[in-house]
Parts: sequence; C-alpha cells; structure tokens
Amino acid sequence: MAEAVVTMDGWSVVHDTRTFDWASWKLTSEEERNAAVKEFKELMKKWDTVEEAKLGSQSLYKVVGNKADLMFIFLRPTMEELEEIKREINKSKLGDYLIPDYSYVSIVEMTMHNPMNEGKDRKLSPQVEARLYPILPKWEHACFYPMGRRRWEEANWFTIDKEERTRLLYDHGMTGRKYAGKVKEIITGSIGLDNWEWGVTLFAHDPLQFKKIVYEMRFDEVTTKYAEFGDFVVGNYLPAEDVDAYFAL
Ligand code: VOV
Repeated sequence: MAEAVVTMDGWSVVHDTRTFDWASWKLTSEEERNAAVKEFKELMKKWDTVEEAKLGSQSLYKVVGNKADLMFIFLRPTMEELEEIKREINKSKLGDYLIPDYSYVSIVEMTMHNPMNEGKDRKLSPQVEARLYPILPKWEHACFYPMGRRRWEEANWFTIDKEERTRLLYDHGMTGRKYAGKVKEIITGSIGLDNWEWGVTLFAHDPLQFKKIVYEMRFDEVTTKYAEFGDFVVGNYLPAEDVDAYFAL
C-alpha cells in the first residue's frame, strides 16, 4: 500500500551560500580588514565550542565555480539557533561583505525503509544517533544538491507500495556502500521546508568520487525512474587556520 514511511529526524540544517564583495573589500583599509577577519575567527571559535559539546556542527567551504564564493553548513537542534547564526554573521564586520545568496533549509532524516533502523525511535543506538546528529567530517571537499522524487503518472514515488520503495532504497544503499571510506553522505528532508524534497550533502577526499557515485547511482532503479535533481554546489573545505590567507589581498 502507498503509505507514508516513518522518519527519524535529527538536527536542523542550513546550507548558506554567500558571494563575497571583493570590490568593496579591496577599498577597505588593512586595519578594518584585519579587525573583520579577527572578529570572524572569534565567531568560528565560538561555533567550534558548540561542536565540541556535540550540540551542533558546522563547516565552511570555498565554492568552486560562480554559484557563490563560500558555503556554510550549520547543523543545530533548533531552527531558532540557525536563524540566530545567520543574524550573527550578518551583524559582524565581515557580514557587510558576505552577500546572502542561495540557501537551503532541511532536517537530518533517516527512514524506516532501512530495516537497521526499525524499533530504534525511542532508544537511539549510537549508530543511529551519529546519523541523526552528525558531526560534519572535515574532509577536503563537499558537494550539496537538493532532489525530489517524481510524481509522474507513469512513475509516481508517492503511489507505489511501501515494500517496493524499501526494495528500491535497499538497492540504492548497496551502491552507496561500495563508496565506504570514499564518500560520506548526509540525507536531510526538506518537504515543507524548502523547494525540493531532500538535500544530499556528500563529503570526499577526492572530488572525482562525487562524479563516480552520482553517475553510478543514475543506474539504480530508484534514481533512473524516480529522481529529479536541483543545482549542485561543490566546495573545498576552509579550515579556521586558512581564513587569514583566504581574505588576504
Ligand atoms: C554514500 C553512500 C550512500 C549510502 C550508503 C546511502 C544509503 C541510503 C539508505 C540505506 C537509505 C534509506 C534508508 C535511510 O536510512 O533513510 C537512503 C535514503 C536516501 N538516499 Fe542514500 N545513500 C548514499 C548516497 C546517496 C546519494 C549520492 C544520493 C543522491 C541520489 C543520486 O542518485 O545522486 C542519495 C539519496 C537518498 C535519498 C533522497 C534518500 C531518502 C529517500 C526516501 O524516499 O526516503 N543517497 N540512502
């Protein structure tokens, strides 16, 4: 029967991309630039203490291509915290140059399609907890894209039997498992929160692995028949120790 599947939901997430106003930055005095970067690094330090306490996670990426310059990914227990962080960035000195661009709001999600997850909604196993409240791996590259499932008359994800969806996602999971150690994924649900149905965030040491996994999955029935994709954003990790160099002129 075509019934909704129970989801287990974790931290709220925002992918926040910014275009950096280099033209104005170049007109700013060195003293002001140094003060802005110093204040920004203090903000990063503050966010890191949240991550150390396992009350959230975040990472910053230098975006490749011209969709944006930077992409922040923040995970927090509440949407209030995500909005506060946005305001904190915008009120900071560096915030004057971080022009808001594309963003995506979602919540970390696991479904009961995975038999491993069954019966674990009350008492979370450490594995399930690590998936719902993930600390972002500080790997060199990240790739984000939103996606949805088709609702075409001849291929409608929301009218097929739950058992069939479970089978299709099982096969999908098997493809994913081949990339263990090469690609880490965080699936976030965004129905009712943003324009697509899911957000896919992938991490890799070698960006070629993004191309390989997404290509291979295009042959999985669940993707071939039912998947639609939004824009892809690819970025290179920007650790706090490289922030000075990034903004230096
Ligand atoms: C890194 C590899 C990897 C692995 C191991 C993996 C495994 C799994 C499992 C076991 C499950 C189902 C149960 C659950 O735990 O939720 C999922 C679920 C999902 N996936 Fe996935 N996925 C991966 C990777 C992976 C990628 C690269 C994509 C993008 C698809 C593509 O074609 O570009 C994707 C998408 C999704 C989505 C949208 C869902 C939710 C669908 C829904 O209708 O609910 N996913 N996924």
